[in-house]
Amino acid sequence: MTPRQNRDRAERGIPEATVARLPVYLRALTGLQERGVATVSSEELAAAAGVNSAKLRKDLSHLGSYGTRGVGYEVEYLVYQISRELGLTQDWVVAIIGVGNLGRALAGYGGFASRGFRVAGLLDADESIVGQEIYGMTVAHIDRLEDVIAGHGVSIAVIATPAAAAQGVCDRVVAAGVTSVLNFAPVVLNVPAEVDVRKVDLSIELQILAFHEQRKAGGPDGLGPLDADETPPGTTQYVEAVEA
Ligand SMILES: NC(=O)c1ccc[n+]([C@@H]2O[C@H](COP(=O)([O-])OP(=O)(O)OC[C@H]3O[C@@H](n4cnc5c(N)ncnc54)[C@H](O)[C@@H]3O)[C@@H](O)[C@H]2O)c1
Repeated sequence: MTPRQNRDRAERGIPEATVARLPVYLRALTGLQERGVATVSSEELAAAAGVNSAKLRKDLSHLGSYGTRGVGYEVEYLVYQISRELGLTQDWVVAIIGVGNLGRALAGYGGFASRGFRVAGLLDADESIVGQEIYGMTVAHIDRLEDVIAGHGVSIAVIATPAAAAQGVCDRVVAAGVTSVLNFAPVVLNVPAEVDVRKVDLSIELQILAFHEQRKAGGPDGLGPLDADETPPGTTQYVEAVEA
């Protein structure tokens, strides 16, 4: 997302919770598109994305997309609108720092490229990893971080180092001009206000699932499963967890 797009979005007042659900709608729509579906009702799309249809319609109204009564939404156009809103109509260059178990898996994930994220740099501090060829890319030494960022025009840094190294790496990528960081290390990063950090923590997702498993099994109080209308929000899908 360019600063201009960010400003536009802020001016139009799209809530962050809506922004967090747009990628989920996009994924559902892409699935429909692959199956050759041309139009979709709000109910169908909501079910595919795991939200209720009133919320979906409200979210899409923020993009100026209201669908056509009796027809629904045109899949291709909605894909375009959401992609444009998320800044996905241009390619973003990504560098992965820390090429261990996780960094390697991320480097080989084909889903980034198909969604407009081009991994252009792999960096590590371990001399035995530097120089290795991974998915057609040569791992560079972390000392070359600033060159790699400038040379490839990196705009998103993915940090997959151990926790102890993450803040130092983050400070360097920020000093080199990167303003978006995806952090996998289990540590809260300190960054200037203009830098966006998204933290991925799979153990938190597992803990949320454990919570719901416990409720389904009768809850910590052993009083049996909750009634349907008592079911806490978030039972259905990831999207609700994003909002929580
Ligand atoms: N967020 C999640 O859900 C999740 C899941 C798994 C792992 N992790 C975290 O991701 C990180 C990576 O996990 P892993 O299993 O790949 O670990 P790993 O030990 O296999 O890989 C870490 C890599 O970082 C490199 N490294 C260390 N210091 C560095 C530095 N200063 N600059 C550049 N590279 C450096 C190491 O040489 C190593 O190759 C860890 O912090 C781990 O806790 C998070």
